[in-house]
Amino acid sequence: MVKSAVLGYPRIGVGRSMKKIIESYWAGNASAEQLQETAKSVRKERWETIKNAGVDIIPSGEFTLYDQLLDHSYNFGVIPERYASQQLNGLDTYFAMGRGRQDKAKGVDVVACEMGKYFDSNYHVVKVPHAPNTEFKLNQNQQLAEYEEAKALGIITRPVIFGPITYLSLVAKSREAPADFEPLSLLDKLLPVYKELLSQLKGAGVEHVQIDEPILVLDKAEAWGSEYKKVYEALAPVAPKITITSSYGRVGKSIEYLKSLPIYALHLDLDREPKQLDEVLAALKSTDINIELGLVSGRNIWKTDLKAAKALAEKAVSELSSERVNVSTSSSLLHTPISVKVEKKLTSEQLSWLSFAEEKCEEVAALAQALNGKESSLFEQNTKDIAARREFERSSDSAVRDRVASISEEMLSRKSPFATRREAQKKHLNLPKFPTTTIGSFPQTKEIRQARAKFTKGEITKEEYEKAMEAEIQNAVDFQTKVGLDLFVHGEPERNDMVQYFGEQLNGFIFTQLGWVQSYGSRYVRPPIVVSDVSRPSPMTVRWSAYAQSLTDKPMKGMLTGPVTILNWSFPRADVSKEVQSKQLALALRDEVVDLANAGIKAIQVDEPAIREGLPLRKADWDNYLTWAVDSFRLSTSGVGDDTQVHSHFCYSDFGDIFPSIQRLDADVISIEASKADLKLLDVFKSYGYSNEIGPGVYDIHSPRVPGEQEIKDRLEAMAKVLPADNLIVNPDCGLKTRGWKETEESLSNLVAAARWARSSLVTA
Ligand SMILES: Nc1nc2c(c(=O)[nH]1)N[C@@H](CNc1ccc(C(=O)N[C@@H](CCC(=O)N[C@@H](CCC(=O)N[C@@H](CCC(=O)O)C(=O)O)C(=O)O)C(=O)O)cc1)CN2
Ligand code: MET
Ligand SMILES: [Zn+2]
Repeated sequence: MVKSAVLGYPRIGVGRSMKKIIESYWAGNASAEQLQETAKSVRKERWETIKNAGVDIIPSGEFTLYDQLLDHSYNFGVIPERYASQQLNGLDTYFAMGRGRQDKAKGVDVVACEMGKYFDSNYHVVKVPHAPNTEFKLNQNQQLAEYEEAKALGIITRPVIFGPITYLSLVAKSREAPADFEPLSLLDKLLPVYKELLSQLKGAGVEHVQIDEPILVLDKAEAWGSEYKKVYEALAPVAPKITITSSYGRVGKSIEYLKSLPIYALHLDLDREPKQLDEVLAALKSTDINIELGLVSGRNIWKTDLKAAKALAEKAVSELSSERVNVSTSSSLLHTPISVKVEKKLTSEQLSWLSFAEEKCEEVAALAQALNGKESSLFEQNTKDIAARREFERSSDSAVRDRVASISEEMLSRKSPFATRREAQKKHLNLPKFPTTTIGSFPQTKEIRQARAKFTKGEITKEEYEKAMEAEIQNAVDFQTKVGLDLFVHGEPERNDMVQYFGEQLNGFIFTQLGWVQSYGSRYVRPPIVVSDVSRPSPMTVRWSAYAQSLTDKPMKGMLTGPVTILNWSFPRADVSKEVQSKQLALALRDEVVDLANAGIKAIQVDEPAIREGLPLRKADWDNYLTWAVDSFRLSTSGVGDDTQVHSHFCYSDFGDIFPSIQRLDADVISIEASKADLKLLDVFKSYGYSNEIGPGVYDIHSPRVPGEQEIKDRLEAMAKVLPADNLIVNPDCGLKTRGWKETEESLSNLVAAARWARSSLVTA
């Protein structure tokens, strides 16, 4: 019998109940008991939804109040001294690690642990620092607790845990650790904790565990055969039967050692990498390792083509037998919204294309049933829906297709080289040395969000809404005048989100009302969905930028999200390559950039924070991606004259490996995340002789902490030692939308004072 499994489920809860209770706990408006009660009821709701969908193997232990990797560190007792010493209770210590804690009255001021992008997704994990002297102890067995909790509800689950090698590969290394320290060297110290945790599960009667090892899809894991052997030979004897998962990519050559591990089953991501099936089946055939086929995508929102998935699964069944094959999702469903059923504004045709977490559970169940000889009514309906979808996909916008086909080399380049442009821009913009600016957004206050909510519900008119946004822009301009910034922004009040906002205005997208997907902690986004060819029916941002410019003599920076980032933070269509979708977006943005320039906007920022995140996980796939990604940016920004200053922004700046591509973007000015990286990143820019202008963020905006003036001066001084002072721009790390006005004013006043000091005190060429 083929069984169905789900690897993990969204944590937000129906009606965003978890987000609401967590934020209300932080604000002091809900008690820890209320928080835990809601968490318990959301866990129940999740288990029951998955079970009612007909899924056989239901996950537990992957629920989290903030982040699953953070849970592991906390559960393993890895609590750095700066948090442990705060005398906080367990829950507050945990949240302090995730988001920092500042309580001036009590003299508490601890920054959060750093966050990092989880594989190539927009989800962030919290990376607790580890050092050679890090000790592990089993603080609490979350997997066991959740297993028992579900069992009490009559639901038997498969506990989920990160494997030790993936865990150590994802955590951070402490700043105090020696340069050559690798957290993976802690493996021998960590293993006893895993043994203890897994043997407790076995002792409690758990039959089967899911050990997530997504790190297996990276090139570097191919060298880790002996580590994997050591870990699983140690764990297998004390653990329930083990299924190892390998989400987000292909296992590649690692199959050579995976096939001899003492495990029950190996899971494959067949959504991303269906081609790996044959090779893996051949390797597993002569072993007693079973296979779990990740056929239902955990990364997109499209209805699974169940017939095609069944055909792939039948291949496995005929090679190995139905006793050795299970079907599942390609990854946890955490990257998808919870249910299509709550969407009221999509047409029935659009709804028939989509499958969110709940529907994906139904799909895995229907797939297993079909493989066991019972094609359900859902299976039949699916066949019809997929056929209708294929029919829809045959339609295209020939004007858009023709325009993409006629993209020329010339359209990918600015008219003159940087040095020439720079002179033209200097005259046009008239900025001082060490010019100060911000990354675009100002605080998205409750009032702004409420005004938008009222407008969406029809409680205020379009005119009233636009008036309210204009008042916000006026406020942002007054604020910047008062603080003394040089290059202004309009503050982005009119944007619900930097990607969704553009999706809503472009042809070719649809969007949800409640399709929330976790980005980090309690922060969620509603990624728009690309369904057909993309074009721009009319200007998207010009009226707001032009209005903002009309209020001041200071130059106003136009603000757009770049093609690669719009695509990466949307759900892309599956019938057309990402390259084509990105180029279509780039052409739409190119027109917007030209319109902004024609409206008198002299500096235009095209944000590409997701360009690094979209980098394929295997090096062999990098070149192709980098070529179209960089070309897309160039296409979107090259339609303007030399005197328009093109900015770009990257807040995920792990650029070491891809620097030449960053250079090839040829933006006049870039701002990068640098406040946490110890300025090491700047050495990379130096060593490549980067000559365009650059604003390494002088403070971290992810925490409410206010940076001191001296602290910013020190950073500027350090930066001017590495890069030519003439090329430096002074800005924060990222946009200020998640911050409050008070701390924003204090921080930016210190930033302006530090820049003024730099103008007179730091040598410029
Ligand atoms: N797409 C995307 N990815 C990104 C980023 C980003 O900005 N966008 N930044 C990086 C960090 N990630 C982030 C992700 C989300 C948020 C964020 O602030 N999200 C907001 C929601 C933003 C939003 O969609 N706002 C809408 C809806 C807001 C809302 O909840 N409205 C209330 C009503 C209003 C009220 O009473 O407050 C409701 O619907 O119930 C709006 O402003 O219109 C949140 O979780 O709270 C920040 C950073 C990386 N990835
Ligand atoms: C995640 S990058 C954010 C860039 C955007 N312009 C902002 O300031 O919010
Ligand atoms: Zn940013």
